[in-house]
Amino acid sequence: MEVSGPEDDPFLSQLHQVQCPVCQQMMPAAHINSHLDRCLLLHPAGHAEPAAGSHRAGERAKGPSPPGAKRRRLSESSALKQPATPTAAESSEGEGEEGDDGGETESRESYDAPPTPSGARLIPDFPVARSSSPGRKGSGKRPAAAAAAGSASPRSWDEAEAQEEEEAVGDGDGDGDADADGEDDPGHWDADAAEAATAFGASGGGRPHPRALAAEEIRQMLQGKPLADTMRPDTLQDYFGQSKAVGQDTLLRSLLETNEIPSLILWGPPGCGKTTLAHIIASNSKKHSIRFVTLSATNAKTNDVRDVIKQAQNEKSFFKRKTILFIDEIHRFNKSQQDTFLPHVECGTITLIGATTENPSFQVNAALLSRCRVIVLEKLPVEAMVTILMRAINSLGIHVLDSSRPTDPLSHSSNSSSEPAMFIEDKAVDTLAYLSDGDARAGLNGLQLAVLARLSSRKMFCKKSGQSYSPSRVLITENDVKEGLQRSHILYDRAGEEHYNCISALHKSMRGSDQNASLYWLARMLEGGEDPLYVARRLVRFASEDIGLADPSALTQAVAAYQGCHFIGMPECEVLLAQCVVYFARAPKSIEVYSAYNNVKACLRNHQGPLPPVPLHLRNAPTRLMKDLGYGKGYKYNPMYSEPVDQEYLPEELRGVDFFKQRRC
Ligand SMILES: Nc1ncnc2c1ncn2[C@@H]1O[C@H](COP(=O)(O)OP(=O)(O)OP(=O)(O)O)[C@@H](O)[C@H]1O
Repeated sequence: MEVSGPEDDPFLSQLHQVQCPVCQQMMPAAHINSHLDRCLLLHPAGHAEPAAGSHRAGERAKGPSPPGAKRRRLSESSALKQPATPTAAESSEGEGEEGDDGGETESRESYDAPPTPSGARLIPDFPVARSSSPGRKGSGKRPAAAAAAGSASPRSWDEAEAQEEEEAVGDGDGDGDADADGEDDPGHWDADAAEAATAFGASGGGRPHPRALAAEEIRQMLQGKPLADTMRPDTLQDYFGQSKAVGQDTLLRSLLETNEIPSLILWGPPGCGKTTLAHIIASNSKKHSIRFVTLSATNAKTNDVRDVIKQAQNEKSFFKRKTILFIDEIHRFNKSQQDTFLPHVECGTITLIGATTENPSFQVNAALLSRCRVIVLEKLPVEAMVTILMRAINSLGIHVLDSSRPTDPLSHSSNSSSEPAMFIEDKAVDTLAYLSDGDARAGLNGLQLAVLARLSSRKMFCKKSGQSYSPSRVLITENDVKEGLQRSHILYDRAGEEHYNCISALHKSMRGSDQNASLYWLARMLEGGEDPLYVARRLVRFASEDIGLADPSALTQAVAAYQGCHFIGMPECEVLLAQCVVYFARAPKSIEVYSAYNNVKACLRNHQGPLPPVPLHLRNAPTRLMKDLGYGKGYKYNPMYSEPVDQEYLPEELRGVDFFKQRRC
């Protein structure tokens, strides 16, 4: 069976929903990252809602609920509530719901905390890593938002309210007391953070130290723009982890360095750097007076493309200027829209750079594809993710705490105003890098959310406990970053490719009778938020295609599993699927029927000329005329014979063909 075709079930496509951790809005999992980019712009830090995750943290003995612990239950109402999603690849998840099964939680926990290999720290010797100079990037360049924050900009809501609180409470308790009361904190002020704050020398009842401003500064930097955008590199020097595509000795790199840009299709999973590479090409081409025009296939119309082409023609003929046209998500253009570029790419009016998360062999016109070089970008490796995160952490002036040196925090207990106000555990950086699953945008968004949520929860705690608001010496722990990530849409590709890869791996593992691998691929899909009914439908197919008559009850099992999933939904139905998958992996296999049927189909498709008529004796003869024409004549009614009947059932010209013996006609 081929499992690479799109899964198009509009009903199910409405179910694959996740919740935005900032605005709490439900949406298709595929949209969460782009939504977060917008949402972070719209919602100031004080409005982020870390409490949702934190509440769960309080309710569950095992600590904060990992994002991936979101459970789904299929229900009609959930389906009705959700808007339809545009593509099937983005479909198929139900409403998030907390699972309460202990065993299940345990397995998720182990997923959430991937071990660092042999306990080694991954944080590299980044040029500016662990420096304590707030607000500066590795390059020494300060992000615009930081610069603005440093100036006499209007004060934010949080800042003003914090000041008010301070005035109301007076010169009250400091952070030291906060530690003691940590258990009352509805937010994130958990034991480890309190401990660390004490270790930093944050105890004592003094007023907030001027260092608090640095935390404010960080918050303002993050409020203005998604961190992923702020950190988007302009040069290949800051572009990490894609050495196969643009490493030192690659053809593409030399072409970029000599500014000979061919038409390109950049293919890779979300957040791996497709747009960023185009951005780097753009920065480079501007230096060489090449026009760089960007369109997104999600909203551009064919006319927009025509306009760009027309202008490119003018620029070429009047000013001898080249135009590079970057089309994000090019797979969203249909075939005829893609045809619009074809002659213009061919004659060099435009250099096309398309970015796609989908396999271009299926999604991009063959003719267009043959005129472009396909660059395959991969999920960013963990080391590259750490480097990217460290670049951001340094630009925010956040200090990384070395967990192998427990005295480290103490060394920051002086009152120097140049000290960093915010700290992050090194293992938190590692965890973020792991859980981001090669998606730099997800990692940077996760970092941004963790920082904002930490600042915001600290503020909430101060408000509740009547203490003065002092965002100085805030510690970001591993748990904070886990909450900053929505694991369900990170471990499992929301754009489609991984969806088909995983179901294909499951199918092949069952076919190969590998029950371990079968269970692994099943869990990987379900834990990633796959729709259980999608998996169940595939099992129904497998039952006939691969097991067939070797064990006809497999089909009954699969249909029962499908119905069971339909009745009880996730998380309860996962064990039904697991049982079925293991049954199938262990079952004897037979493709006899499947291949014989394929032989019949091939026979029909390859037939030249009109198909042979149905033999007269096999035809029904409900009227006299038909009887007169010979319909049904000579037909031997089998029940009337005690012996096997010698009778031909195939058309005359197929006599002797045996589809079960691989004979094709
Ligand atoms: N290789 C990389 N090196 C450094 N930073 C990166 C890299 N890849 C991505 N990033 C960071 O992640 C952010 C998102 O990356 P980008 O927009 O390029 O992803 P994409 O592959 O185009 O994703 P999508 O398919 O979802 O549009 C960038 O703004 C940048 O900050």
